Amino acid sequence: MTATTATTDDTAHGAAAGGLAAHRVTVRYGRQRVLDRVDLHVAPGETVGLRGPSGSGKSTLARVLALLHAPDSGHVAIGGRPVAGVRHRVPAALRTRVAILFQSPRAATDPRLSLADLVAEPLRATGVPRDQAAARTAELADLVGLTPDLLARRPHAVSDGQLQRACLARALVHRPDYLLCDEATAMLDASTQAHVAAVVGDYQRRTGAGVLLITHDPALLRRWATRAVDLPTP
Ligand SMILES: Nc1ncnc2c1ncn2[C@@H]1O[C@H](COP(=O)(O)OP(=O)(O)OP(=O)(O)O)[C@@H](O)[C@H]1O
Repeated sequence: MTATTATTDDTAHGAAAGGLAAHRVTVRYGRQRVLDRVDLHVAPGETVGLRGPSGSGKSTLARVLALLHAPDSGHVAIGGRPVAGVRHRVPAALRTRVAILFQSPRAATDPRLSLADLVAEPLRATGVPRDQAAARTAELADLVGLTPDLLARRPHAVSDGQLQRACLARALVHRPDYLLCDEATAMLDASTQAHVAAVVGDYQRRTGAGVLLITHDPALLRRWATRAVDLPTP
């Protein structure tokens, strides 16, 4: 595994050929500058580890790449195409190419929806007919190891690990080209962690998706990441 610093030019890894890229991204929260002209590139098929001390802006960068947060300057490019704006202002065909999985599934899910509806909701939001959405949900539930009984429950009636499996199914529902995992296995027990990692690894092998892996766990990085990028201390 090689290591570089995110503020160096990262285009050597094939940005010209496409991939998911942050170009000179700067983000401020009030007077605090969290990211300062950061470049980062994830090529199709590779797993890039993103490291850095707490508060260095890893989650912020992931949110920018997932088109959830507009940078103050700089931009994101998907497949070499610059993207303007955030989530719902971006055409569905483009925004669905990137998915994100967060550390805390409870903070990321609507407690009123059943797990089946949580998984299917991004499909419905893009106009996929109900029967097709149900078939895709069943296929993904099988992949992540959720039984029909669990799919019918709401978040309060399942464990964190079961809810994170539903979040993983939801993240894969549009067959994204890039998956951003922000400490996605940090709260899970060892066997759920291994299962989530295996599902993502298998998805990556089948589809050639690129993965950005944010973790404080050096063992996970060594096992999974092709290379690591460091964000400097804020
Ligand atoms: N919405 C927000 N409003 C104001 N400040 C924020 C916001 N989100 C994050 N920050 C601040 O920005 C800085 C970077 O936060 P971020 O969560 O991106 O770092 P991180 O590297 O992911 O940290 P950790 O490893 O602890 O998860 C922190 O100082 C944080 O307090």
